[in-house]
Amino acid sequence: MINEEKANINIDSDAERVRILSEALPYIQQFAGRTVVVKYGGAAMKDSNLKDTVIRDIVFLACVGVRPIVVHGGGPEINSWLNKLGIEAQFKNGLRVTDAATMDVVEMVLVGRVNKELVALINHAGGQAVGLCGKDANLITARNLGAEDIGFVGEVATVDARLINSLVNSGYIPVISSVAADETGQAYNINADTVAGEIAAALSAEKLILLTDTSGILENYKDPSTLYNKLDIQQARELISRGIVSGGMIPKVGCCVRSLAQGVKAAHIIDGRLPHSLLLEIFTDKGIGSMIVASEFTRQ
Ligand SMILES: Nc1ncnc2c1ncn2[C@@H]1O[C@H](COP(=O)(O)OP(=O)(O)O)[C@@H](O)[C@H]1O
Ligand SMILES: CC(=O)N[C@@H](CCC(=O)OP(=O)(O)O)C(=O)O
Repeated sequence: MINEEKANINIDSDAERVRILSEALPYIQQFAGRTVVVKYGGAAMKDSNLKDTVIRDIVFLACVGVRPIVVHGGGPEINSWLNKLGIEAQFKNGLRVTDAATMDVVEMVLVGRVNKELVALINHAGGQAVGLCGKDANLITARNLGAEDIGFVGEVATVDARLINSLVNSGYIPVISSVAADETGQAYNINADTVAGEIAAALSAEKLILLTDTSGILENYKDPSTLYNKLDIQQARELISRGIVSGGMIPKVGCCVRSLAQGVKAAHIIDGRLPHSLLLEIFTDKGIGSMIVASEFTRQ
């Protein structure tokens, strides 16, 4: 389907190269000055060559006047550090059971290692990234999710977009990790998709783009030919209630739906394993992956 076609783009002539560059112009014009929140994490973050293409795409976006904001996870890297430290990783309904020792590791890995690595890579590629977590200027405050026996897992209580806006207005690329504190200063571990959705909503972003390890939302998630290219909130909710969307895809679709209900124009779930998937989504006619919009009438 679409992804295979895209993966097989055949740039065998100058005319084709010019066509591809020229196709980008209306999208560059449409999205210049607009906010795009990109969630990067999970499996899509494991491969270092792929990481470089994601980083280059983010710098590309900033260079053509789009306002990219990166929210990152790093679940696999947390698992690997927990393993080195002899702490067992446990999940309930896709969320990490986070006791005090695990919370320390989550914070060290996400806010320290993963965040600073992404910042350094963006800056090496010619961007100007600034690394943050929810604690910086109280950009995000957390509250306990309240799920039983899951520890310091939080949800987003408030987002204060002022710091993000002032950084973006000065040409910086904010890179935000999904750790935040409550009003007592207690740190919480928040699912990174959830944080990306809430930040996109607070900024009234043009797009929320979640990079993951499937080609999008699939009717049968083992069969890439069953991709949903476009759906609206109602259809997305139905896919959750029918059990078509399951596991780690539930929080992704859920946060897309919530962000759209709060004014984000379009939410996309795209394949982070595909090189330059961000450019393909934003700057080509066909786009890639699954696009969710508020209602049929606002489909682009
Ligand atoms: N309908 C669906 N379409 C695509 N993937 C699905 C679907 N339902 C469940 N999934 C699962 O959701 C996974 C993505 O969620 P997750 O592993 O949490 O991603 P990430 O690590 O990128 O945050 C896919 O790899 C797939 O196994
Ligand atoms: C509560 C919870 O589960 N938090 C996640 C935060 C990181 C994350 O979301 O990372 P990915 O996007 O790479 O999965 C965790 O501890 O793994």
